[in-house]
Amino acid sequence: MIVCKNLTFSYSPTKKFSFPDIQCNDREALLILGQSGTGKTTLLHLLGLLLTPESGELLLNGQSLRSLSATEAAGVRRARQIGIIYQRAHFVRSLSVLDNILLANFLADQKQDKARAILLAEQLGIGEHLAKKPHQLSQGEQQRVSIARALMNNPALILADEPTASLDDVNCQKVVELLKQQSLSIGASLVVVTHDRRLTDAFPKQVRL
Ligand SMILES: Nc1ncnc2c1ncn2[C@@H]1O[C@H](COP(=O)(O)OP(=O)(O)OP(=O)(O)O)[C@@H](O)[C@H]1O
Repeated sequence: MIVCKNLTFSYSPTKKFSFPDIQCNDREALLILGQSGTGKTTLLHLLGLLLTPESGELLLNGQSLRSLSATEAAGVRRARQIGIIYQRAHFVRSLSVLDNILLANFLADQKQDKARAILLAEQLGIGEHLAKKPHQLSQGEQQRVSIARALMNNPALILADEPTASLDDVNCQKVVELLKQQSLSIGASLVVVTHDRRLTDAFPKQVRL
């Protein structure tokens, strides 16, 4: 379960954000909606410990994450607690799609679970691309690779930044179902930020920035 209360953040004295309070239980999905520039990615990066809040409270499964050092924050992410699907996918260019997905295990000091990587890739409709390099895939296919990678370690919290932005309606539906189904089966909280209106019906619990 992720909870945040009275969270504020500033990029500069003139660029300040006060975010609404959020609670997302285990096996629950929360959609954060907002126009471009309203701070959706900023909020997601605060939840993912990539940015440090100026004030407020942030709790993951009861543990306060508010004032962790950079090393402690990296430790929480590495301990498989947070899986992040970034708005722009980042890959190691020289590695295959399969090895990029398996990198999630390696970075978390986990045994490489090739069977899970293949299963996730198949569920996401990218099974046939595993031997290719990421740059040989379309934007939408790359987005699905980053989703597979974020789910590899069964995180307690799945954070997804515009996960359907490059996807057609069919793949948009597939990705939404897979994210929801994965959060249910691994007991994770799922937080999705988007301005994709196709997602509003699929996520009854919503917060608007
Ligand atoms: N590193 C930064 N330094 C200064 N300002 C920033 C930085 N990153 C983002 N901003 C500003 O903060 C605001 C919110 O950015 P953010 O990326 O969180 O918005 P968003 O709602 O995710 O937008 P989009 O839907 O376009 O991705 C924007 O006005 C942006 O210019």
